[in-house]
Amino acid sequence: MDELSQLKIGFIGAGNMAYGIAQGILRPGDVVASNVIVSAPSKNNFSRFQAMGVAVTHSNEEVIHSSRLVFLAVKPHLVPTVLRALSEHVTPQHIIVSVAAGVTIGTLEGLLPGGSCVMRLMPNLPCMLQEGALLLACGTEDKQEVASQLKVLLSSCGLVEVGPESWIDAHTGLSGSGVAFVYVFAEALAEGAVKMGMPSALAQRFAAQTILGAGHLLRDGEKHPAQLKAEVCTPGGTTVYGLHALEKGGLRAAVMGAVEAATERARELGRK
Ligand SMILES: NC(=O)C1=CN([C@@H]2O[C@H](COP(=O)(O)OP(=O)(O)OC[C@H]3O[C@@H](n4cnc5c(N)ncnc54)[C@H](OP(=O)(O)O)[C@@H]3O)[C@@H](O)[C@H]2O)C=CC1
Ligand SMILES: O=C(O)[C@@H]1CCC=N1
Repeated sequence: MDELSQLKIGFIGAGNMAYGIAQGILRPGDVVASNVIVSAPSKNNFSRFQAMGVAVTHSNEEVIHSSRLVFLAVKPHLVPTVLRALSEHVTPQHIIVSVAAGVTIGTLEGLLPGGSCVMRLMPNLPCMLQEGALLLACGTEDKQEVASQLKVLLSSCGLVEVGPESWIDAHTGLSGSGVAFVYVFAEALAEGAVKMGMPSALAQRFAAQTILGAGHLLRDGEKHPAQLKAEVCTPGGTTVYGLHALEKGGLRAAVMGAVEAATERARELGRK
């Protein structure tokens, strides 16, 4: 892959995930915004890319012709139509990275010329703040070196790991969709405090800070969540009473079920 300052990067699709990755990649300043181009059928999402200095176009073909590294960031059901239309313009020099949930490397390869370099990335929205959780799968051994280079580029989006494609759907449930599960928890945490008399706006700020602080302690320390939880619990104190209520409400089973359901849905999308 080229030096980051020379690397031409394209996004097909200008939605939330393309924007998140573009923000993450551009933030450190190594990638040059004028080397980045994004395409979408409407202008609806262009202004936030233009504000970063990224070029915009309605032509997916132009993105392919202008870029070495191309992120495919359209909804999964659009992937076959979009790739079939672009196939004749894709060369072995391109690196095509799809973020579409469920769509397998095999399916992507089947839509592109033989010898195309295709990978899958499952990112999540906090990429835009360099706090994403990203899993990259390259499918075959011969793409490992490119995957390592991509890992360096994407590290500005957050924690990046390279792993087998068989983990991607679970990571979609855990981290791609997991962001939304955490927001539900945040909302419920704040509403609990509102029920007990705290103003809503303040409760939301404290809920966000509580999740952020707990997340930092968990990520940056060496401790298992069960150990951290034990450190918050005073025998006969408030926390253990709250935890008992969570257990009665089936929180753990509900969260495990949510990750499982999202993973299964990703698998189902891949079979379509
Ligand atoms: N959102 C998330 O948190 C995550 C999403 N993903 C994956 O990312 C992908 C994109 O999702 P997301 O960004 O949320 O979706 P959005 O709906 O926000 O964006 C989709 C984009 O695709 C564009 N588009 C539609 N048709 C075409 C086409 N024919 N050619 C080029 N662009 C087209 C849309 O254009 P227009 O701007 O004109 O509407 C829009 O810009 C999905 O496959 C999803 O599975 C993965 C991980 C997390
Ligand atoms: O809901 C979805 O299908 C996408 C994939 C992961 C997050 N959003």
